[in-house]
Amino acid sequence: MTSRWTTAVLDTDQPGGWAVARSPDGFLFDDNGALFPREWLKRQDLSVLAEHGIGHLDGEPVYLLELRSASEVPGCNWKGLRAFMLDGEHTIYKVLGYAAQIGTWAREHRFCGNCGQAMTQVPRERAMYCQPCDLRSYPRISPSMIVLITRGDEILLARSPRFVTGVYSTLAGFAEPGESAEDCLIREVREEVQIEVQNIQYMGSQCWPFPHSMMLGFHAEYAGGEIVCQEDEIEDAQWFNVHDLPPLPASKSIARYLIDVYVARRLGHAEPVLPG
Ligand SMILES: NC(=O)C1=CN([C@@H]2O[C@H](COP(=O)(O)OP(=O)(O)OC[C@H]3O[C@@H](n4cnc5c(N)ncnc54)[C@H](O)[C@@H]3O)[C@@H](O)[C@H]2O)C=CC1
Ligand SMILES: [Mg+2]
Ligand SMILES: [Zn+2]
Repeated sequence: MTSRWTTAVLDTDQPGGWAVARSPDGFLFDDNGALFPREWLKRQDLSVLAEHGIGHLDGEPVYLLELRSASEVPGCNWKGLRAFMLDGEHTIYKVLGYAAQIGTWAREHRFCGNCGQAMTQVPRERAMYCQPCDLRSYPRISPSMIVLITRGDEILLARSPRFVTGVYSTLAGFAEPGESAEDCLIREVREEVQIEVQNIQYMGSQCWPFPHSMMLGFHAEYAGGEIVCQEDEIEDAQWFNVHDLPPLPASKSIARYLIDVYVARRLGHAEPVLPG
C-alpha cells in the first residue's frame, strides 16, 4: 500500500494546492477539516510569518502558512495538535504533526545562532541558511527514550504531576549528549525511580511532535532496587498487576503500545500494532 502522505520541499512560488494555517492557538479548521484551498486561504486576513511547501497528500501539494497570531476567519476555528491526534483522522494528524514541527523549527531559526543575522530558507532543502557563516540549521528532533519496566505479571507505571488525574504511564526522558539509547534509559530510570534494569529490548519508535520528540520505545526487566520517586518529576510510581491496571495513556501513544503489548503477551491475547 502506498502512503497517502509524503513529505517534500515544495517551491512556494508555484500556485495552487492545499494549505494549513498554524498560529499559537493551533490549526485553523472548518466543517471540511484543516486543509483549505491555498489560494483562498492566502486571501484571508492572516498575519503570515512564513510559508513552507511541506509535502503531498493523495498527490496534491500541501503548504503551511505559519502565522504570528490567530485571527478571525469567518466560519472557522482554531484547534491544538493534541486534539487532532485524539479525535482526528490519522493521516491528517500526520500532516499537521509534520507541519507543526516545520513551523516551530522555522519560527525558532529565523536568526543565525552564531552571528545573529537573519537566515533564509534554502530552496529545495529543509534548511535555514546564514550566508556569512555558511551555516545551515535543520529541523530539530529530540531523541527520547520511553520504557516499560516489567517483573513477571507486574509492570512499573508512574505519574507525573502534569498527567490527567489518575493516569499512570511508562517512564520517559530525553537523551543527553554522550549517551547511547541504553545509557539514557538506564540513567532516566535511576533518576526517576532509583530502579536497576536488565535485558533491554527495543520495541519500536514514534514521532511525537510535542514539540519535536522522536520516541524510542523499550521493554526492560527489573533487576533490583526499591522505588524512590524523583522529587517534582514523579508524583507516584507503583508496581501494577497486569490484571489490575490504573487508567492508562491515550491509545495512540507509544506509551500505551508498550503497555498493551506486554499485557497481551502475559494474557495470551493478540498483540496491538504501533501507531506510526
Ligand atoms: N508518545 C508517548 O507515549 C510519550 C511521549 N513522551 C514525551 O517524551 C519526552 C520526554 O519525556 P519527559 O519525561 O518529559 O522528559 P524528562 O524526564 O527528560 O524530563 C523533562 C525535562 O527535561 C528537560 N528537557 C526538556 N526538553 C529537552 C530536550 N529537548 N532535550 C533535553 N532535555 C530536555 C527539561 O529540564 C524538562 O523539564 C517528552 O517530549 C514527552 O512529551 C512522554 C511520555 C509518553
Ligand atoms: Mg521523564
Ligand atoms: Zn551567521
